[in-house]
Formats: sequence, C-alpha cells, structure tokens
Amino acid sequence: MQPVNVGLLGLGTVGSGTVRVLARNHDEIARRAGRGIKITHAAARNLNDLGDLDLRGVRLTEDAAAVVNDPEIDIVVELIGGLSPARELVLAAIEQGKHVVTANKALIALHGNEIFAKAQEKGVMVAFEAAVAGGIPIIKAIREGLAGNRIEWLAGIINGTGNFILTEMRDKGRDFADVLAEAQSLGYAEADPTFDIEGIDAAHKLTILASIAFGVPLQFDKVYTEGISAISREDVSYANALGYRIKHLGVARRTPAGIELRVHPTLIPERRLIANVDGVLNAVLVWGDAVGPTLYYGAGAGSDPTASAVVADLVDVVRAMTTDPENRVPHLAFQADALSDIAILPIDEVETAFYLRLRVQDRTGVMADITRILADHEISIEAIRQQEPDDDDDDAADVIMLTQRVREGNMNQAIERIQELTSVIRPVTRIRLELLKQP
Ligand SMILES: NC(=O)C1=CN([C@@H]2O[C@H](COP(=O)(O)OP(=O)(O)OC[C@H]3O[C@@H](n4cnc5c(N)ncnc54)[C@H](O)[C@@H]3O)[C@@H](O)[C@H]2O)C=CC1
Ligand SMILES: N[C@@H](CC=O)C(=O)O
Ligand code: NA
Repeated sequence: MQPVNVGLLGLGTVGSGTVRVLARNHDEIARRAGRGIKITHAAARNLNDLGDLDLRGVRLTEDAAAVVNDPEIDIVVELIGGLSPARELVLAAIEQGKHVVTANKALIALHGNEIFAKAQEKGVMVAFEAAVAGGIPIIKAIREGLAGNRIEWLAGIINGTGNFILTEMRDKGRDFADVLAEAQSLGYAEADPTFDIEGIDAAHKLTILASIAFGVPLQFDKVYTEGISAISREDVSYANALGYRIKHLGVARRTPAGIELRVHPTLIPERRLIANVDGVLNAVLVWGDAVGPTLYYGAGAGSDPTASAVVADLVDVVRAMTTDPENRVPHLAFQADALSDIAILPIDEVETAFYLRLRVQDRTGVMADITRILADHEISIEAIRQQEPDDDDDDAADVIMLTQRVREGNMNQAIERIQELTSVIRPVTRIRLELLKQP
C-alpha cells in the first residue's frame, strides 16, 4: 500500500522531533499503522537554520499555505504554534478534506469549538494528543480508557517549564530568570514564556482536559488563572516545614453547583505521588467514579517526548482514515450533540483550604485579632505557627496558618479585614491547599 503523505508545518522543537521519531521508528510505526507514514512536504521560516536534521526527500518551503494546499498531502501536522496563521491553515486543511494533527493547545482551547464543528462537517479528524502534557497519552486515557466512568475531578501539573523552574529554585536555590533561560534553551518554553509563567499555557490545557472529562464545550475564558511568578522562597520553605510542596496545579472538579476550572500554585501534602513530580515532568491525577484515582506521569515538554504524541496521533489518524466518520472517537470524547451546558463556577464560589502567611508586629493581642476575623467569616484554623522572619526584623514575626476548606469569597473578605489591622504590616500571602484524596 502507498504510504500516507504528511505535510509538516513547523520544524522547531516539536517539528524536528517529529521528523526524527518518524525516521527512527519508521518500520515499527508502519507495522502499527498498516501503512508507511512519510513526510513529503514541510514548511518553516528558518530554512537556513535546520542544523543536521535529515530532510532528504522532503520538499521544503517557507510558505505553509502551499503545503496545506498541495493535493498530494493527506494529513497536515500543525507545529507552528500561536493562533494566526495556525487557525487559518488548520481550517483550510479541513476545508480541503485533509486530516489534521496539532500540538497547539492555545489554538484548541480558543478555537477548538469552531475547528471541531468544521471537522465534523467535513468528516475529518483533528488530533491533539501533544497539546496536553506533552508525551503523556492523557487525551487518549481520558477519552477512551476512562469512557466508562463519570469523572469527578482531575488535577495536574501540566506546564513543564513552570515545574522545572519551581524544582530548580527549590532544590538548587537558582534564580527564577536563570532557570527560565535554561528552559527556553531546552525548547520547553512557549514562544512567549509569560504563557508558562503566568499560567496561561496551563489554562489552555485545563480547558481541553475539562472538556473531554466532563463533556462540556471548550471555555478558556472561564478558567481562573494564576501563575508562579509570585511564589517566594519563604513560602516554599515554610510549606516544606509543614510537610507540603508547592506545585502549580490545574484543577477541574464537578460540584453540585457547577464545574470548578482553575490553575494556581497549590500546597499538596508531600506524601502524595504528584507532589514529587519534579523538573519538566508532568502528571495528571484523574478520579473516575468506577476506577477511583488514576495517575499519568511523564515528560510534559521537549522535542522527542512531544513528538511521541504527535506520531501516535498520526498512527491513530492513519488507522481510522478509511472508517465511517460517524464511528470515530468524538473529538471532545462525548458526541458533539451531547455536550452539556453545566455552569463554570466563579472563583468566589470555589472551596479550598488555604495557606496564609502574615507579617505582623510581634506583640500581644495580634493573634486574637486575626483569629476573631477568621471566625467571623467561618474560617477554621487547622494549624498555626509563628516564625522568626528571615530578614532579622526583631519587631516582627511571620505567622503561618493552614485553614480548613472555605469558600474563596469568605477568605477574600477576611483577608481584606485582616489587612486593615495596623499590626499586620505587609499584604497577606495566600496559597490554596488541596489534599487531593477524596472524590
Ligand atoms: N516545545 C514543547 O516542548 C512543546 C510545544 N508544544 C506546542 O507545539 C507547537 C510548536 O512548538 P515548538 O516546536 O516549541 O515551537 P518552535 O518555535 O520551536 O517552532 C516553530 C516552528 O514553526 C515555524 N513557523 C513559525 N511561523 C511560521 C509560519 N508562518 N509559516 C511557516 N512556519 C512557521 C518556525 O520557523 C519553527 O520552525 C506550539 O503550539 C507549542 O505550544 C506542545 C507541547 C510541547
Ligand atoms: N511550554 C509548555 C510546552 C508543552 O506543552 C510547557 O512547558 O509545558
Ligand atoms: Na499528551
């Protein structure tokens, strides 16, 4: 049988990995797919800067649209990133009846509803395993492996760059900027690294995970998003002393009132497996009503690991290209006409436990004032500690508190009042805390 012709858009970190993995494992891949998979055309902006990448037999161009429009191409692999021209190129490929594989989570999170509707109309597949947690086959696991479950919640470390930065800062005391530069040179970071640092990339991925877990449309604008830029060394060390690790988590949870969708730094008990996922590794914990907790772990970014997911999608697409479109796995796991309109909860309505750090004047009565305010807002204290501040301020103390679960709106009101106390001399630091143990 003739090989399937692939047009590759982008020859950067993921594109070059895809070329290498397809070449290295060509025979095994063909035995799995039932046909060879051949990159016949590729587009990139940097054709003079492709190093030693072996592109013999590949027609190269700087014009991505020419690849999409070439009648020889059966599958378009979009590894350019960003929204434009990626969206236009993907829609043009679909319009021409070509299947698409992409690693572009921003594109899927923001334009996936439009893209999948068009793909369904044209009877083509759009595969996006590499878009979430790099090489971990998390899309396949949730969409197919857990299809018998009602998924109650999931929580994941889903940005490799951010986890790499937090790990290096904690273990080696390295500077934020220095570790970020290394993550960029290793090809982990997004073209705009604020996407990694400010939680936007994780929010893109959480949008996709929530959609396939709960059968809701993609709703990126409803994700509450906080990044890692405000995490301080003091908080990391106080959290460690209390038996917790600070990780940047994406959390999606069903509640009777609606769905929680949030990404933010989170204290997790250090005994949890996911608390010990370090470096560029990602992990996603998914709780299904039948299966209970399941954990998926592996490289969340990088050239070959991400290419592993791109190539797996290519194999899936090749296997299913000749099947009736109605019988394929739905893009968002649930049939397109069976998506639900459950509300996404505003962050004020979300309940979590909290870690609080307060810099206070070291005098009697201060603690009584603070605990009274917390009690007024129905906030129960789980643990409390007083620490000498690192900066040798003799008249001040750091008070660290862990609270029980409370509505975020109550916590906001309490913090506002606490900050009005003259004895509280710096803004209160608050980090959410998740035990990650119950449905
Ligand atoms: N780097 C990683 O570890 C991961 C990246 N991704 C996603 O994969 C996609 C690609 O990321 P990287 O490979 O890291 O990016 P990159 O910046 O290393 O490569 C982008 C490639 O696209 C080409 N390009 C840019 N604009 C173009 C245009 N208009 N026409 C033709 N070619 C164009 C560039 O010349 C380059 O070859 C992004 O959507 C990213 O979010 C997903 C998972 C992991
Ligand atoms: N920039 C992303 C790349 C993979 O999705 C990350 O660091 O996780
Ligand atoms: Na993946």
